[in-house]
Amino acid sequence: MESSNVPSPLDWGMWRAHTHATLMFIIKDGKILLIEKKRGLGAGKINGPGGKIDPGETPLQCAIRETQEELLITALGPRKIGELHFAMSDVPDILCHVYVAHDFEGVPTETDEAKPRWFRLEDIPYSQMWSDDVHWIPLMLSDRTFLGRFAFSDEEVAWFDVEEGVGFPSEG
Ligand SMILES: Nc1ncnc2c1[nH]c(=O)n2[C@H]1C[C@H](O)[C@@H](COP(=O)(O)OP(=O)(O)OP(=O)(O)O)O1
Repeated sequence: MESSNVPSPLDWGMWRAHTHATLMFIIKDGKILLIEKKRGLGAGKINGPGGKIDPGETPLQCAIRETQEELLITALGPRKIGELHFAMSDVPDILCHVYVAHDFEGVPTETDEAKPRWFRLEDIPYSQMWSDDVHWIPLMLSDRTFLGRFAFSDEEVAWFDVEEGVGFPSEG
């Protein structure tokens, strides 16, 4: 477990997410498909495609739909690799399900929501991403499951811990 060296500012046992969301990472041929997010929360940052879960939708359905809407591609064989709990200071708290796929159908295409960007795995642009990403993306690249908890102050991580080897239900 990697974590801050200070006590958590909140009781995670009592924590409940206001918003449920997803991220989808396509990793293929030594590269990762990311987006330049053009609008909404995190606009201007580099991230994976993803977004909020619609009513009646499973997290997996959401991750596939958001990737189709943002990049006009369909992820093939996605599997859940992580879960991120974000206690935010300025927007409602978010629980984010993270998926990885190693293939896709279609051609990654810019939309009004996102511009596709391929990066070599050794060149991931952490300085242009959410400040939590550097704490769990390396685990994802090593194919290790994780549960990350992050307390933000504005856009910066004020406290975190990341647990490895977490099990998830097969669809989840
Ligand atoms: N801290 C952090 N690190 C990495 N990724 C994220 C965060 N916070 C986040 O919210 N995210 C991710 C989770 C989601 O994929 C997006 C936020 O979803 P959003 O763009 O608001 O959802 P949409 O449904 O696409 O938005 P609208 O349609 O409502 O505009 O960022």
